[in-house]
Amino acid sequence: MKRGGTDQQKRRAAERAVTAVSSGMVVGLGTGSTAGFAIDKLGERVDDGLEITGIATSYQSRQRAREAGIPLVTLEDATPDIAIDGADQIAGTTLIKGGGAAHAREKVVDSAADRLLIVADPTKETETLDHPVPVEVLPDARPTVSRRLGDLGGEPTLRSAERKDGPVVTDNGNLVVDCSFGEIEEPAALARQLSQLPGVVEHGLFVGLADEIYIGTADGVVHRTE
Ligand SMILES: O=C[C@H](O)[C@H](O)[C@H](O)COP(=O)(O)O
Repeated sequence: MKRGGTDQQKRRAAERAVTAVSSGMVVGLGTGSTAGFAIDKLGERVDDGLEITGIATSYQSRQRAREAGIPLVTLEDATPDIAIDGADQIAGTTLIKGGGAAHAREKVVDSAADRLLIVADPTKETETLDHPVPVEVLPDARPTVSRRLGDLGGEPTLRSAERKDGPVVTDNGNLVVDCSFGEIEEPAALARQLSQLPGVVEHGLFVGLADEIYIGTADGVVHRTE
């Protein structure tokens, strides 16, 4: 998966964020191309003696962590001290996530972590959020949720798979509706409304969760705290 900025920008952000990880930590491992670079770097540090365990947020991050040699546990075993994850759009510290349909498990792991570090390239930062919000829905609830999203002023589109006919199915066996709301003026209020819809498993608005933002640029990293 590769979108927006360059791999160099993404890698810079990811590798800087990884410096916040120390031995003994349980680390939430985000999903996507930028978080993937963080997993790779953590793997290198594990090879050099860093003692950590990871908690994956998706099939993709679990596979990448295995390849990188990071020992994995689940939320049944441990609570993350820190999580490193990507984002599709960032305004301040409010995020839209779920471009890879992983936002439900990401939100569970990211919100359980003491610190959430977001890594991204500069194309992700905007003044206000206007990216379509990914909404994971129970398959049977897709028609009713889509109608309710329309009632809230959204324009819902069922996400289609790229390399097969039919919809994207998440790691949890659900569907994803991408819902455009234009410019989102009150993300916290919209997040509450989306969470209340029966059949919605999770949505991609992350409000009040990110503690630090790392943006990789052509010549360095911009680091912001909330
Ligand atoms: O579902 C996917 C995740 O929320 C990703 O963290 C997000 O889509 C950003 O991915 P990338 O770093 O590939 O742009």
